[in-house]
Amino acid sequence: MGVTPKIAPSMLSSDFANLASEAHRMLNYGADWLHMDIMVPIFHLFLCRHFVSNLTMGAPVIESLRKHTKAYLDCHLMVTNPLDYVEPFGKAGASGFTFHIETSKDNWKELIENIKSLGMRPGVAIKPGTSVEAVYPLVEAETPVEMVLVMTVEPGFGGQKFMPETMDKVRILRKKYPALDIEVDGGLGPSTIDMAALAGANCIVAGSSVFGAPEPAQVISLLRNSVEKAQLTY
Ligand SMILES: O=C(CO)[C@@H](O)[C@H](O)COP(=O)(O)O
Repeated sequence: MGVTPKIAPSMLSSDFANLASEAHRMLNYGADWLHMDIMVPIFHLFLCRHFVSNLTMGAPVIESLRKHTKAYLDCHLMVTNPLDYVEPFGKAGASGFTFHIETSKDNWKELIENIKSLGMRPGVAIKPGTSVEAVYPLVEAETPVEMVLVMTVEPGFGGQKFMPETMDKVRILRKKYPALDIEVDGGLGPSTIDMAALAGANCIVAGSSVFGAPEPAQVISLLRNSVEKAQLTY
């Protein structure tokens, strides 16, 4: 197995008024990445709705945080027009740029090229209702995505219940792509991590279970141990 565990606390659950110190706190507790949820509720004509109904942070926040840390900023774009955000996020210092296939069926090649040209790592995310086949062309492209993010809740808010039925997608992806970074996001914590780890996820986003814990370092370490242990079985 070439993929290493990456534990990424979701900063959506942090105290936004103290973002830099929250980031340092998580890194000191053992986090590998910082997961940044970018949500902008812009109406999408083709989807006939907002992609999410929440509003979180934009490139200026990434730029500010970048001045305080060299950490990997794992940016998950829950927006209807990700192409508009590539340049601002690249310039702001984002490390990874993950867009949703649901919003990018027609321009994913251009997106991946642009993301890479700005020095970021491209990833693609899929909502619980989207079939896994939708991402195969992006993983197998000449210029491929380097991570698939399988959403384990409906995008929009932290603190939701993990959807175990999404694990089939993780299992299929891990079997098909042994060296691919597979991220899971939503409802991950001590009671759900084994399901995701055994299915083959190696990048774990966790918000409320980490920030809400009396000992966040213990939760981060438990998440990592679960992934490492599961990797011995496949
Ligand atoms: O992208 C999202 C929600 O859309 C996530 O990153 C959540 O922020 C994860 O939070 P928890 O479910 O772990 O509380």
